Amino acid sequence: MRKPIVAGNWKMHGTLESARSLAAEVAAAAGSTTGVEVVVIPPFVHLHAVRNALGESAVQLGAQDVSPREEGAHTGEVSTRMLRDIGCRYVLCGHSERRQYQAESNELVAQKFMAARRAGLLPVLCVGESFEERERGETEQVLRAQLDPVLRLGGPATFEKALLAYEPRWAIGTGKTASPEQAQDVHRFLRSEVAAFSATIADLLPVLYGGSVKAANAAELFSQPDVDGGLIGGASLIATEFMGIVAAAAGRT
Ligand SMILES: O=C(CO)COP(=O)(O)O
Repeated sequence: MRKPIVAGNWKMHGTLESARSLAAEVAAAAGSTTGVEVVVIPPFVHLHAVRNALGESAVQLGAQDVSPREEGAHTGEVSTRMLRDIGCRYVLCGHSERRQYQAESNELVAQKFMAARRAGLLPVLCVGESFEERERGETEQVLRAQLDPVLRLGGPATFEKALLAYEPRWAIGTGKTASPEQAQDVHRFLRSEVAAFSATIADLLPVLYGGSVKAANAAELFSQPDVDGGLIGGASLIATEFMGIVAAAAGRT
């Protein structure tokens, strides 16, 4: 049985003060939720304050990106060790906004993913197709191209102690959510790609859905057998809305 996970990707939003108070609200509300792993993923510069605001709560901390390199002269980069030090358990690798605006290639994303794994962080590999790619019937081909370099570097055990997030680009920040059936189809496909290497690992692998998830549509998405929770953008910035999504995930267990 896979434990549902709901992760809030705060992207480049907020101030030190708003990050602190959002974290405190989530921590207080999450105290009464059992059976769901709740994660917040603030900007790097807010990680320390957010960790302190989370205190002893069970809410976990994640980062939005990481360097593929261990340390050294890499101005502006943040290493896996720094993330571990500051209390991160999760790190996003290859979010579509980084692929699109920072031109991150599938190969670079694979290197980041492997660096995170080596350091004992749980990497969340984000994959997803554009609207045009879906229209052309290329969804599986695009997802396979995003998965393959990671599997090539990592071998059969790649997705042990790791996560996948399916975030169709056309659903991110657009208010257009994938239908539960569309999400399920892709999640099943992703799990089967991993199962080709190891059925056991594929069976344990959390596959999250992201793209315009809100409290009102979360339960339907999470009711699908291969949708193990959500990676939430906009709706994670409002504590009550985010906790509504967590409650929907709790209902799945
Ligand atoms: O990109 C996302 C989470 O990583 C999804 O963003 P939205 O929930 O704002 O569509």
